[in-house]
Amino acid sequence: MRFLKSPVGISHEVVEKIVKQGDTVVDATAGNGNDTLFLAKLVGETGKVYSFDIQNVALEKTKQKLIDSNMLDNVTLINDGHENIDKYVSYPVKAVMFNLGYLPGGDHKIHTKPHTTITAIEKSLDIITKHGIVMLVIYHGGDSGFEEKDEVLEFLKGLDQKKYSVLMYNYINNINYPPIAVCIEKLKE
Ligand SMILES: C[S@@+](CC[C@H](N)C(=O)[O-])C[C@H]1O[C@@H](n2cnc3c(N)ncnc32)[C@H](O)[C@@H]1O
Repeated sequence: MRFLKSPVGISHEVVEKIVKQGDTVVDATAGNGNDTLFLAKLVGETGKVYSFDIQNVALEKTKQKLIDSNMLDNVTLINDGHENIDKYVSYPVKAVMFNLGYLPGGDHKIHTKPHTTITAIEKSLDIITKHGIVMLVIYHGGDSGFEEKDEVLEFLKGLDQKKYSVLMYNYINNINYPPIAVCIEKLKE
């Protein structure tokens, strides 16, 4: 078995270390529901998951995945952009996960965009607790995502190091535009 995980695997490993039963967490990009289900299991019956997507088809897939695992009860599915996260979710949140790009198996023209992603990250940083995290997996290969990757990384580089630690996980010898995982830890309230 390979020791180094995929960027999504790495994002799950990091989130697993931080999130406990009873926590409130957010999936900012529900998509096919894999991260929402992962988070619902981590926080358990006493916790709460808010899951956003602008596409109804994504939320329907996510809902079905949760029903199949009997995990729908503690999840609120929100058909709105994550840039409006502050309308639905408030402090204290332990972790916010973003899986950028388009819905796998869906319309490639509908994908996350730099401006709304950065707004959503800024708002997420306001509502997470001290030592809470924002976890990103940034897709930038094929037909989309290059501009978003560059703008998001530029924004992250500018975060005050006294307030946030930002760690990037990047496979530098892979020529096929592997996704990049980034973890932001909040150091101060
Ligand atoms: C790569 S997919 C997410 C995959 C998902 N995490 C999973 O486990 O299957 C990205 C999703 O982000 C959604 N999206 C795009 N812009 C958005 C926005 N502004 N707010 C919320 N979701 C958005 C897309 O509709 C798409 O379903």
